[in-house]
Amino acid sequence: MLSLDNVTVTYDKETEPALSNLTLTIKEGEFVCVLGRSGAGKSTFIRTINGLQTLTRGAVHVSGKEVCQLSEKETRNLRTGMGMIFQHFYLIPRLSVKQNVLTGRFGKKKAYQNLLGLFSEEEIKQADYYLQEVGLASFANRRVEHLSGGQKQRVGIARAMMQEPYLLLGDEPVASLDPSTSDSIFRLIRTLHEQRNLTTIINVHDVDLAKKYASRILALKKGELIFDGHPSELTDKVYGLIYEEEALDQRAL
Ligand SMILES: Nc1ncnc2c1ncn2[C@@H]1O[C@H](COP(=O)(O)OP(=O)(O)OP(=O)(O)O)[C@@H](O)[C@H]1O
Repeated sequence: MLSLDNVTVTYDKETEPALSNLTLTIKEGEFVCVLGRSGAGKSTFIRTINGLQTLTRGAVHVSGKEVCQLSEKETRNLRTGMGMIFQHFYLIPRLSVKQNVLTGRFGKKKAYQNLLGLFSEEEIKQADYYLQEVGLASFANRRVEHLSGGQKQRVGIARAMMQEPYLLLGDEPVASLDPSTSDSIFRLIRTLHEQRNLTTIINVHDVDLAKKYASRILALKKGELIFDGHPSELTDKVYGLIYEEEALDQRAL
């Protein structure tokens, strides 16, 4: 489904690479969680996959195509099939829940249709269906600004599903949520993943969530891949390795 071949990303010649010689393959249907301290390179990793990141060296292939070699139109098509969920949701506050979910279709429509908010009956039915799936059917006409963080993320997930994605990418989607809401969001993502064999890659700080829901865990440290394995292989020793400097920092406080 996707592979990174010796990927290095350096933002600034003066600093260490944000990603260093990353080589890995992710197969269709995997549920991957990416761990690492703040600044380890997790967001950069996601951006190399969706084509938002220029590579310093190496190559990323998604569905057999080299991401950085695509034309503008091909890049747009590639991204249309990638559902994204974010820490800060990126919803449109003045629009209703359902209107926000419908914006997930924008990549598949013509600009004037988007401007006029023209959606087919089929698309509206689909939005209702996904709202039901994320448990927000009764909130369809509410303005999103009146929702809780967990509800906003459910809207974000329904919007991503409207893209009928072949790949779901999450950049810290539960970083602003409390532990119990975070768990329910991960449970929802896991259910959608299982129903569709949807390849899923999520950056997360919470190791317990990664161990509970992922089928594979990657850990980055200063841009290097220091762990790639099954959640059961993530021992205390590995955990210490991923976060050791953080522990030292905290002791120093
Ligand atoms: N646009 C940028 N310009 C310059 N440096 C950047 C840029 N984006 C990220 N970096 C640097 O690259 C490194 C990796 O950042 P990245 O955001 O990928 O880490 P992260 O693991 O996602 O961090 P966090 O968990 O805090 O979101 C960091 O040292 C960061 O300061």
